[in-house]
Amino acid sequence: MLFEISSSIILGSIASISYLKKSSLSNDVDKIQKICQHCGLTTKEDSIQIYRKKRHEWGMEYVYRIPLGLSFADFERKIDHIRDGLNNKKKIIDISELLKINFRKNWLRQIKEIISNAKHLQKDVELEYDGMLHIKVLEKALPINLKFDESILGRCIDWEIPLGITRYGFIKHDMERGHITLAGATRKGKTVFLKLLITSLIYQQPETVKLSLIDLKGGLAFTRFKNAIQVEDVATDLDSALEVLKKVQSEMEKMKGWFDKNGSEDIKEAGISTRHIIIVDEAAQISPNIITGKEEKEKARKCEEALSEIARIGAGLGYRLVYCSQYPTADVMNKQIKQNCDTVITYKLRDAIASRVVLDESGAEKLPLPGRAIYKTPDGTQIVQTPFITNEQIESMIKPHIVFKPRKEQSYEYRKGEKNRSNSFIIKEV
Ligand SMILES: Nc1ncnc2c1ncn2[C@@H]1O[C@H](COP(=O)(O)OP(=O)(O)OP(=O)(O)O)[C@@H](O)[C@H]1O
Repeated sequence: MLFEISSSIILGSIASISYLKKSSLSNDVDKIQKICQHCGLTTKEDSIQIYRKKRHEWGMEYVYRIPLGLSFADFERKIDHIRDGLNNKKKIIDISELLKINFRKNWLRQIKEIISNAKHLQKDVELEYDGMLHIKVLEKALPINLKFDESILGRCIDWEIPLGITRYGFIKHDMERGHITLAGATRKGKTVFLKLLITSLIYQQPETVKLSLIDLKGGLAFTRFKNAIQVEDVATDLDSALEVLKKVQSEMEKMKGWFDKNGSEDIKEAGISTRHIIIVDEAAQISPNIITGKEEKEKARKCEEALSEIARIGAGLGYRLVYCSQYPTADVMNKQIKQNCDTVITYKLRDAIASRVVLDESGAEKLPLPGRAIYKTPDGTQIVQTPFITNEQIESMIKPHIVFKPRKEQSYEYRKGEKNRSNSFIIKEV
């Protein structure tokens, strides 16, 4: 009985939503026309004329003829007016989501989730020009929470890692692109993303990935990974960070010498499949502009020098830097490092100033939820909901790669006057 009532309600809702959706489609053409009239995107004699429209999986594409006398730049300047005008609307629930409801499971919770998703649905707008003005209205809602599922790794090949869902669908990032800047205010998803990145690489490239993890936020985020065979070093303070970075620097020098001798231009040409990923979480902690005290400052300066070198020449030698910051200011974000990071991933930032430091534009301060990020590469900028991976998922995926190994951090402590116990092993229950 309850099942019958609820399914009738749902089918009724689907029918009315479907009606709303249809009427909203024809409305958007009129709305765009009106918005353009009201915000000065017309000339005395002419206004934009619809040429054709096309439905895509991600939404609608409207193609317009621009009135003579106006430019594409005029429309780009008014993109906020178009976006806000189109969002001045009734809420739309994604029908395909309703059809996915599994009535054998907790259907009430599923409906609640769909309604909550609908609250966050905002149409987005993108503009393109090829002699005609293309207004792309992206209607697909971004999920407010994307649970990680091992199967999404099946959609990644070689050095790709899953990045999440955009309004266009699933996207991934190819680590072969080079270095990454990762930013985000506290509790917005940076650490979860780093754990996802490390787990994906260990799982996908167990034989060929090497990782150096520098965690200056207290040292707990990477604990799970420190006994993975792929993890070369874990550093948790300025001294150990410097040690690790010097080691990478000297390996890089050797590699460079080998390339010169063998006439190879880069790692691909040399036919070497290993990639070394260096992750620095909370770069501010080793920034010479932030650190005080003469001696510490000097160590920080050396760290920065090593990081700049990795950023400058490392990519061709197979080194990939992931440079993270919670409070990106011009002081922390060393220019050379920033310039050499082609990819920026940022979660919500404190304000527009921080956004401009990281992205060269504002926007990251407006990201609404944990896990929602801006992904910027030379190919463009996208908003993405990144997957949430749990510690249990991480543990089960990296378990086959956990080994008993000498604790490397021990060696950093000898300099503090302790006895050298370099052959001792730490045996841990796994
Ligand atoms: N991709 C995600 N999807 C949904 N929720 C997320 C996601 N990532 C993080 N969160 C939520 O935000 C919380 C904080 O995330 P995380 O530990 O990654 O923060 P952080 O940005 O690294 O913060 P801090 O720099 O202070 O450590 C998580 O415990 C989780 O509840």
